Amino acid sequence: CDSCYGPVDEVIHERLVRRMQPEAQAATTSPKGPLEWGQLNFLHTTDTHGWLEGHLKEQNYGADWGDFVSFSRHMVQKAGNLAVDLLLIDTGDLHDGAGLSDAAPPNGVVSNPIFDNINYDLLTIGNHELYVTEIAYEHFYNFSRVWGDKYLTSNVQIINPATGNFEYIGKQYRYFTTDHGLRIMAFGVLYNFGGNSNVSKVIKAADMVKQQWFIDAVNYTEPIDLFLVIGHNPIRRTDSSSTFGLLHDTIRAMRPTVPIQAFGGHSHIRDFQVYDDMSTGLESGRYCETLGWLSMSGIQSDTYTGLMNPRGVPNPTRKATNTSTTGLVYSRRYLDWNRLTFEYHATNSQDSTFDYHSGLRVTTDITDARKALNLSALYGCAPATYCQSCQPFLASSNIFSLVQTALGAIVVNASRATIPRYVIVNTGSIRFNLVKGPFTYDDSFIVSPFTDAFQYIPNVPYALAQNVINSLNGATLNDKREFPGVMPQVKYSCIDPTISLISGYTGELKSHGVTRRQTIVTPGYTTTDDFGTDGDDTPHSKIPSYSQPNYVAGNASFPTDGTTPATVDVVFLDYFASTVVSVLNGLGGTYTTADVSYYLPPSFTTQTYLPLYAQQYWQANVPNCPVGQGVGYPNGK
Ligand SMILES: Nc1ccn([C@@H]2O[C@H](COP(=O)(O)O)[C@@H](O)[C@H]2O)c(=O)n1
Ligand SMILES: [Zn+2]
Ligand SMILES: [Zn+2]
Repeated sequence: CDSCYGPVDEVIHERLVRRMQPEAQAATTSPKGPLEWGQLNFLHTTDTHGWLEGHLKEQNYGADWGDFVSFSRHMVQKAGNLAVDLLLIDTGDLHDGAGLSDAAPPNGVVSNPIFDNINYDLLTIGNHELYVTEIAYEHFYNFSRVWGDKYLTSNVQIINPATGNFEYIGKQYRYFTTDHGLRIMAFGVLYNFGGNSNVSKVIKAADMVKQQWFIDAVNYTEPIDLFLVIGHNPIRRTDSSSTFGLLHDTIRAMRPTVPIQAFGGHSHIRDFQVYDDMSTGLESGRYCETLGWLSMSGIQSDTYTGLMNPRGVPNPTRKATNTSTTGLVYSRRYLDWNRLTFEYHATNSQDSTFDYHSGLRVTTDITDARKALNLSALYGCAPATYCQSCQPFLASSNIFSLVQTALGAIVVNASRATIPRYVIVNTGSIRFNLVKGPFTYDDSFIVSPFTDAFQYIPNVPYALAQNVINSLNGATLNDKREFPGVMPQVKYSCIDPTISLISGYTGELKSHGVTRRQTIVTPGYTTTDDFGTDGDDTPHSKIPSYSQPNYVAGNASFPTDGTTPATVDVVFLDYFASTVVSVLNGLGGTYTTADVSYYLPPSFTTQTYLPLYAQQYWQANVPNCPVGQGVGYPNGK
């Protein structure tokens, strides 16, 4: 990045400093109490989107993948000591969201080997693994080989270039026995995604459940104590994208007495759904903000050798439904992704050591990779924090007001610079808040990671063009993903809008010889699910969340004398070009996709315009860039 202002090595330094300073940890919010351990326990990640370095600007989610490595090993050991089973599950979307995964193509080539340091028992594929052909093949050739039988893609195939035939990227199902003898049949089912590149095939769940292999697996020749249905697939059955309802109903009809446990993702929320007396589903958020915990007891099995209610720890107590007589009981918890949480749940006494060498090595790997990728190179200094949903659409601190300005200022074809233009992007292309302070190469991926290019239809009559944005916001995206209603909500962000150091916690923690007690409840997730409002491991106060429309438009070069132009250029992303054509025709136009061409070279993408804007408009205040003191990086670094 030749034109960047300069490196911010302090970011790397900060992580090491943070690791060493107990008082820095004291500023994080602590869990409310120990986890309930059952006969079978799960740790669940989903939609990590490359955030393996953790949230450098939010201590509340400040743990990195190395910390998670240490935590998961403690938990596996604890499960062994308690004589119960613990399974680790991931439900996909590994890229598109942070520099670590996206700065070196194909996305994931650097981050996947870091991700692979967790001993997952089951994994499944996300839609972000399938948009781009090279990334899909990276998963076919590399990721699926690393994980073997554990990588489940029950309804996702890819053309094997060696044979020219469609083959499953991973396995269709996994039948396995846990350490303590539970016999499990697992599937991994992607929602009915239609935006994949043409080398892969997503089989609709309704078709998959009719396939003979699936029917045979459900009626397996060996005994099944539990079905595990994991999927990059919202667990709430009323979510229009979810196919878990269908999967549940199908399996339940064939096997009326076997418990079904689901783990989902894709909608980026914390959620827990009860399907029936012996079936529930957990979804565990996004971006390494949340680690999902689920425990259950009461699974009937001839071969189980562990304990039903492990001693010395709380046990799950809640039936799926009030009327359940199955004997099955559950607990679920959404853990904030920070070291305080991990240490709290992993270590019991003040002389326990949290970090494993393997965890520290992964942290070092992340630091090295960040350096090699130059992720802390600086584009400019953001004068304010712009959030995705904590402000009304186009309010001054709403990120789409910044996007609107940047689109108008930066997205310009020099040969048409004087022609009035609307420049439209989908609000879903913005993935995270943009935080006051240093705006780095890494932040550019965090905020706008996709590589969607700018196309246009020239000289559209103004009478049509002026209505495109409103019509789009009443339309649905053409990536075949359905959005509800006219003003759907952008994936909400649970970031503290002030990005202050998150301080305060409600309990007392002894760890590393330091006792910490605070009483202030800090902003964060406040989840309501089918078990109520007590799922968040660390109680928080609510962060405001406003609905945002699906599209936002910038404009430029309009007459300044109050007159309206006869025609304008309508500029938009290739990602939804066909939707724009349909909308224009709905307004009375007669366009086809042949009228669409590139407004700028395809190498100018949604990754490009914000860095350029920052370089042009946010460099003057770089010498005094406010870091620390409630904004930017913690600890004043
Ligand atoms: N090229 C792309 C691909 C995706 N998007 C946006 O991301 C959404 C899907 O993300 P999930 O993490 O929920 O799977 C999709 O609906 C688009 O909003 C994009 O803008 N460009
Ligand atoms: Zn996702
Ligand atoms: Zn997804």
